[in-house]
Amino acid sequence: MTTAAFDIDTLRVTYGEVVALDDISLRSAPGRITALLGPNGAGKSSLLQALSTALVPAAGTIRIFGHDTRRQPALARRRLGLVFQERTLDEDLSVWQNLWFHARLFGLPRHDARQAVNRLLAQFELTHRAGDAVSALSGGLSRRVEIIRAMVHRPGLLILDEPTTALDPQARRRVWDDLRRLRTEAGTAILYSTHHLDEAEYADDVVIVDGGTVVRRGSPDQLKAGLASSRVLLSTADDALALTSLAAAGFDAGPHSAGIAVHCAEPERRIAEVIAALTVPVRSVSVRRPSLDDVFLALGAAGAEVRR
Ligand SMILES: Nc1ncnc2c1ncn2[C@@H]1O[C@H](COP(=O)(O)OP(=O)(O)OP(=O)(O)O)[C@@H](O)[C@H]1O
Repeated sequence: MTTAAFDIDTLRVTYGEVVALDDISLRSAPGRITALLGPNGAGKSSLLQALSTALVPAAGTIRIFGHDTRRQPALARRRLGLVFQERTLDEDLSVWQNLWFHARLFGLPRHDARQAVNRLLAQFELTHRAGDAVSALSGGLSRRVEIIRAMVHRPGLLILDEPTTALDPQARRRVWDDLRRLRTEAGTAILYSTHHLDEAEYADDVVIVDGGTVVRRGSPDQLKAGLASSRVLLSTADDALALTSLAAAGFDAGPHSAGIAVHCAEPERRIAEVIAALTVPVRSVSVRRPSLDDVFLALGAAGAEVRR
């Protein structure tokens, strides 16, 4: 069996009397992308901090590529790349110097450090910014440099706490292009927390935490498939009459802000049948598939506080 990129077993994290995480068990294979979702205070940062070895768990174990974070923290850290919420680049240094010092800190010999930095800058198309002072970089660019810095020592697992918070949509897209490229080209496993539901769609596995426990997990499709919210939306010349015809034909139909919603598992395949059941002209037809927003709404409290 492949060694898991991370393997968390019955983790409990406390701050004095406050229980931030309780009985969390999660694992992920190398190369997989995992999104951690949940409202403020759910425990996302605590989980990432414990994985990073910055927090010592009250109970349970964490293994990073087989290395126990409590007993072998240095070995675990070597396999980790970390990008936390606050900006942590040295503002007085250039992009290249920031990357170089990080590589040296991780023990790369000078020649290897230079090669690693140059290779990553080229891979992420930032060679032309190598000499720029970090203080002059935009928020989006400094976040990208932080991601590159986290990758200089070639970790197998990259952990990011809300990597795109405060970035504009274009910068967010660049960061996601980088992250997906890392998975494809370097096979890096990625674990990130986010408040942006659309960003959870990039993940292979989505883990929803609330109140310090895992409340749902699965692929984005699995989470959405658990909801009965796929539907055909219709607008007709006479919606009241159309509803009567649909009910008579056995459809689960009801009024909707768009006109009529017909609930069914595979809406694309049922459109022809839905229209055939009608005796009034149809003005518009569309299909509504559930989104991760719907998953959050279905979860109630956990969903309500997540920003769109
Ligand atoms: N240093 C601390 N001391 C005491 N309690 C803390 C500390 N850090 C976090 N907590 C508590 O632990 C719980 C989990 O917090 P955590 O920051 O991990 O949540 P989060 O999901 O990352 O929230 P956010 O989305 O706001 O960053 C919360 O109840 C929080 O108040």
